[in-house]
Amino acid sequence: MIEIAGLSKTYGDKHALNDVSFRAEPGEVTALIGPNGAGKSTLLHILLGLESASSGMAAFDGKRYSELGPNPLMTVGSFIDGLMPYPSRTGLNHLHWIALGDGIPFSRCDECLRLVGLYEARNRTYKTYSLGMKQRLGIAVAILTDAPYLILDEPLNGLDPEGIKWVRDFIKDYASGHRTVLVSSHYMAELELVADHVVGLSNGRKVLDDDIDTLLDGYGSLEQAYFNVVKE
Ligand SMILES: Nc1ncnc2c1ncn2[C@@H]1O[C@H](COP(=O)(O)OP(=O)(O)OP(=O)(O)O)[C@@H](O)[C@H]1O
Repeated sequence: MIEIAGLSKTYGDKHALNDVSFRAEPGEVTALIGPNGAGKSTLLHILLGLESASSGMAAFDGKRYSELGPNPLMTVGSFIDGLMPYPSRTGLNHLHWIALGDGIPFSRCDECLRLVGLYEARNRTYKTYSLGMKQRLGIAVAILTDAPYLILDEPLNGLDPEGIKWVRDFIKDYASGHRTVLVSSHYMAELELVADHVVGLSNGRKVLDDDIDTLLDGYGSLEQAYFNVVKE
């Protein structure tokens, strides 16, 4: 289980996160929604140890990312915008480089590239990839260790309809193996099809924390819930 407890983050006098608490359970896809600047990326960065919290805790089964041991990739796979490979590295080389550092067999790199539909393009350099191909490579990295936790920050950006459907089906399948998936996105219609639980942030505060079925009963669609509750 991912537990976010009383999490706050300030930048100067700006409250990026203000006393946010929720849980993401195993076997479920938890969607994190909110307008631009709501605090979603800040929360995911703190969870992944990329930024420190001002107060509160973000943990995986009670352990902060920094407490996950020498090989946190075995516990948490992540897709975070901005963590880019070297432009002149091929997709396959990029995965090999990560695999080498973490004792993952190279055969798993081929497997993941096949899974994300990038195997044919594995020997092309990153700089020649389309936006969607770059997203797919990022997802290949995230699933390399088949970790029990998967954190995805805006994984649908830049994907074509076939890619979006693939990510959707993949996420659902991933969680069905008793793994915990936490995904942020602005694509409400897509999240509605994949999320079990939805947490909404607005101005750094939690304003929504419900099962998708409850939201659909109450608002008819996730988009409507977003406009009624999340968007100020
Ligand atoms: N390093 C930083 N320094 C100062 N302010 C920051 C920093 N990082 C984020 N913020 C601010 O914190 C707030 C939350 O930003 P964050 O990127 O977490 O939002 P978000 O919900 O991910 O937005 P988006 O949907 O646009 O990605 C914003 O007001 C942002 O300007």
